[in-house]
Amino acid sequence: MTTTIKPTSRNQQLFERSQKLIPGGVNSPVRAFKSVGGTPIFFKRGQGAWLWDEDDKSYIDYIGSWGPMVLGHAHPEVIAAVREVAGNSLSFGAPTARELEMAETITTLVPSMEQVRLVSSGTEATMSAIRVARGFTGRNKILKFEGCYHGHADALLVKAGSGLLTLGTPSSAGVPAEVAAHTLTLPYNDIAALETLFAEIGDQIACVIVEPVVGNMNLVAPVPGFLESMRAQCTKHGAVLIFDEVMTGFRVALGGAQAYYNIKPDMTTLGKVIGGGLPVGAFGGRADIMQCLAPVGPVYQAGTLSGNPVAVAAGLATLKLVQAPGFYEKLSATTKALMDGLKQAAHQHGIPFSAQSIGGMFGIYFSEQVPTSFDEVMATDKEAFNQFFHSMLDAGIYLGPSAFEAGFVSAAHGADELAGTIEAASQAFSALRK
Ligand SMILES: N[C@H](C=O)CCC(=O)O
Repeated sequence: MTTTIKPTSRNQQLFERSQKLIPGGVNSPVRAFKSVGGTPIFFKRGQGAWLWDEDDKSYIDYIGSWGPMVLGHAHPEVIAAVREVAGNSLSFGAPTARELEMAETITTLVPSMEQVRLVSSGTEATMSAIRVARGFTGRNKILKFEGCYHGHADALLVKAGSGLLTLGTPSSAGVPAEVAAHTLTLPYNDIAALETLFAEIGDQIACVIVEPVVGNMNLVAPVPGFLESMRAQCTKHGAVLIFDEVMTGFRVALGGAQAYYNIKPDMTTLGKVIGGGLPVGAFGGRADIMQCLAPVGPVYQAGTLSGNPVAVAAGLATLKLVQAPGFYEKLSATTKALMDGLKQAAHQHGIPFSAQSIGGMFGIYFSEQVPTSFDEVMATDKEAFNQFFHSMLDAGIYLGPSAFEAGFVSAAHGADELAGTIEAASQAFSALRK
């Protein structure tokens, strides 16, 4: 079953035209509805928890631009900050006071980041953090985990999640074997494999990069001891521990997953929420490591639009609002209530279904148990997900078009949105049973 979009709809027409000029009709593969089938939705407006497409159909949004829109769409204070700063020029390519304010905000809220540098995307942040880790340690090998996605830099497209998993090609063509050879991979949550690898070649590993909560193979939480063991092994063997918090930063807690799980990485990468919906990334960490960066040290990294004033203004306005007392308690409670409602609806209809949330991130799975590994995610019922996705989309509920992406709730989602979503889910589960 795929979504009923009339062949003459503006969405359909736009998609047909786009496919002639843009590969797959989209500017990022996960948008293409490749695994779920059907026509991607072209949006023209968002407000709070809601989106409107080019055919004027409304949707409750659970993607939130893949994480950044933690306040919901078009928050008045964020839009006002953007308007004010944009009136004074869109870019200087030179330092600004707001960049410093952003650095002060990030290093205060994420204290493991003693120094920070702003870039324009999460991909740039992870790519740069790895270069610094290699420069700092003088080692080449990096370790990542199967199903984790750290942006689209060459070395990180090995056994990656997100769109690569959705398309069924977890390692990309176009990456030289020599480059990929330095990337080691292990199963996420496999403590024994981690300890064995470090015992064998720990002194060759420059860094371990990990999504402390994986949001790119659906949502997979770390089992107790996994992040702790990683921290201990990196310390013992002199490897740099990088938490990729592009997704979890200011999303699962004010201090990110490292605060949630109380583990201190050596470096952290950020993106998404810190740009408030505009393109920003950041990487930072221990000052002795960050001092390797040019112009102080020998590791080069640069960007014409790094620290862009408009993007930083949107991010600062967002970071000010998420610091309101009780913000994350409420966001977590809303997200958990949604998961509880979905589970109850599924069980009423006898559908094998599980769900979990961490802060404002969630995972829904067509399996009896919440998966804790890549293999368990792969074993969930993808066909049931696809049917559910399209029933929900028809009912005006916009979920990620892939069984391998986490979902996101914003501060603008309230009781009405939750009730509407659970009602739609109940109908979708009922249809699935038939
Ligand atoms: N999972 C991806 C990033 O977080 C989804 C966004 C994209 O690749 O377009």
